[in-house]
Amino acid sequence: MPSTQPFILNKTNSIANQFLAELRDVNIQQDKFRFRQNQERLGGILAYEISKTLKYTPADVQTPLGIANVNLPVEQPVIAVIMRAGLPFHQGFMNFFDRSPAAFITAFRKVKKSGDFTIQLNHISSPDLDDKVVIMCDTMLATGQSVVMVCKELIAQYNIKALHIAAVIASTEGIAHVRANLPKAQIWTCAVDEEMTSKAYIVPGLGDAGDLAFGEKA
Ligand SMILES: O=P(O)(O)OC[C@H]1O[C@H](OP(=O)(O)OP(=O)(O)O)[C@H](O)[C@@H]1O
Ligand SMILES: O=c1cc[nH]c(=O)[nH]1
Repeated sequence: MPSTQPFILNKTNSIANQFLAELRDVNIQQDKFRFRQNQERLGGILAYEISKTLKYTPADVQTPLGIANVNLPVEQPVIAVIMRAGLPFHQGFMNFFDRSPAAFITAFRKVKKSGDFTIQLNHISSPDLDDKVVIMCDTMLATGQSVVMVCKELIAQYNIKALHIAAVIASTEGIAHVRANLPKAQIWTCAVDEEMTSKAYIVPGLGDAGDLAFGEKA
């Protein structure tokens, strides 16, 4: 059963276009603080969009002058991140879902001499995800192998109620891989790029998100 179509933020013009353009810009992205901040801002915007899919219940709030009728979320989603590149994006989600618990997963591409890579999943630090809405954040959805491996592991361990996968930039191939392997997941991204290099970097993409945010790995 295929998942619903991905939500793509830049299909609608908004100030988010500027944040994304700065992330991609080979000169501006050298400013690591701005690079992280722009990811954080886009994380907040996607968090806002995903928040529209949650369940809400009416409540009353006492103001200094009376009672306001409001609608509040029934539950807080768990905000998960694949480290390390996804950390600033994840922070943007945490800023909006400020009562949510968080899950941290360490996974990375282990590149062989041939240039091929496998995904190394090292560590999961997570609250109980049974019957929870989970938002999995990672900056780049390239081949989709990292996020599929991580989500499959979590699905094997927990009975997750709903799974959202959020990326700053997704490739067409990565989206297809997720839809084929995690048919119930809903994908949220700021932009979709068509191409990838032979080393599976998204083109035009933005380069190496982890290195740009935190410095080159040894
Ligand atoms: O869709 P995929 O082809 O699996 O690629 C995407 C992954 O690559 C990047 O991480 P990377 O392995 O570069 O590690 P880092 O976050 O530690 O820099 C990115 O943060 C994703 O996790
Ligand atoms: O384009 C890509 C693909 C994977 N990881 C990155 O940081 N960038």
